[in-house]
Amino acid sequence: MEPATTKPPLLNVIDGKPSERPPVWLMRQAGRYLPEYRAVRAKAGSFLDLCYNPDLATEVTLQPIRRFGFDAAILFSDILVIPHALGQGVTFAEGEGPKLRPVADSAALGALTPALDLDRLAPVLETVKRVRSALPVETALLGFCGAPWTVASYMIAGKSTPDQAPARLLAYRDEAFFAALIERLVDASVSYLVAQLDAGADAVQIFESFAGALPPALFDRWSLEPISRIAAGVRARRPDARILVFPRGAAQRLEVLAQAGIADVVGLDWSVDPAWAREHVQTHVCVQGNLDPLALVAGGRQLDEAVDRIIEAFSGRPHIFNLGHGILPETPIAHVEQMLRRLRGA
Ligand SMILES: Cc1c2[nH]c(c1CCC(=O)O)Cc1[nH]c(c(CCC(=O)O)c1C)Cc1[nH]c(c(CCC(=O)O)c1C)Cc1[nH]c(c(C)c1CCC(=O)O)C2
Repeated sequence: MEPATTKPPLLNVIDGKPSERPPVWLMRQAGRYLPEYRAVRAKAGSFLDLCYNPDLATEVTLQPIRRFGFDAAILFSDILVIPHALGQGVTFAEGEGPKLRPVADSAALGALTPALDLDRLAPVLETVKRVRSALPVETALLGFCGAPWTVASYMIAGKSTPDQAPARLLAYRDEAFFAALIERLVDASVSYLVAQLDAGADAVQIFESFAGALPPALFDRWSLEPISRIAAGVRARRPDARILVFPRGAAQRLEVLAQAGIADVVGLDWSVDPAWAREHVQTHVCVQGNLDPLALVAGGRQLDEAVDRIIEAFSGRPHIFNLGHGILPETPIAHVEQMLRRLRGA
């Protein structure tokens, strides 16, 4: 058995061990709020070039760890590398977000590769390997993918859309196509997550950023069920895999997810009441979250109070401190430092 001191505290908490202070990391912690990220980004070419450059992607993954000493690093990549690796055209236009060549019918789906070719993601897996060997032993490395519904919503519309209306409409109108697309993404996600674990990721997070757009029945069918198949597929091949699931906007369905034994950690967005989550989610599973990213932008007494409320609500049971969604580019670095002092009692 490895000595307790070399196991990252974040993994101990996932495994249910009590901890005096919650481990902490932030979603989107490598990003535009950091001047050192902007400097690398400026010399990388396109955003996807950065994702596929192991030297630069390793560097930006490590930047927030060096600066803040977070308890986890998250691989620098994007959820849209899966559609890209399946053969769909993907670009990131400056200031406009992702643009994809829409895949909205069986013919377009048929033109994609039938199974994920991991060779196309070799640079990302190389980054995982390099980051793990560069990280301090006490820092966990998280891999990730997008959940099928969230990724499908981009594949179908070709861009970010309000309430994911084009994808949601298609889920009603053309179930056969929609099921086939989700199936393709489940299989691709299993092999991608297993490859990340094999390359050195200590745990993997599944981002369901658009859970909140789905009515409960559709959530169960197109979010919960595919995520549960991914988790089962990963565990069939790597039984000790640790899996975090972040279903933003899932509201009361969080309880169903927590009870289902799919996730080792359930992520809570900022709209979730910590007192409710303590009773309905944290009784079943480790929770992660749920500071409002705008409280971190605001800083001051409001930030301290927001941090305290979360700590108080979740203390004594497994909890990973995080935001309720990604950190915003306008976040002052001084406020991240303030948050960490509050958490660490310094
Ligand atoms: C929906 C989604 C995407 N990507 C991701 C999600 C799920 C999480 C969420 O809901 O935020 C996940 C993601 N994207 C990125 C990471 C890296 C790891 C991390 O630091 O968390 C992760 C985990 C880097 C990124 N992914 C992107 C950036 C900004 C691009 C840049 O630096 O120019 C970063 C740092 C681009 C991206 N990628 C995506 C969008 C909509 C955009 C454009 C929005 C924007 O410009 O902020 C798709």
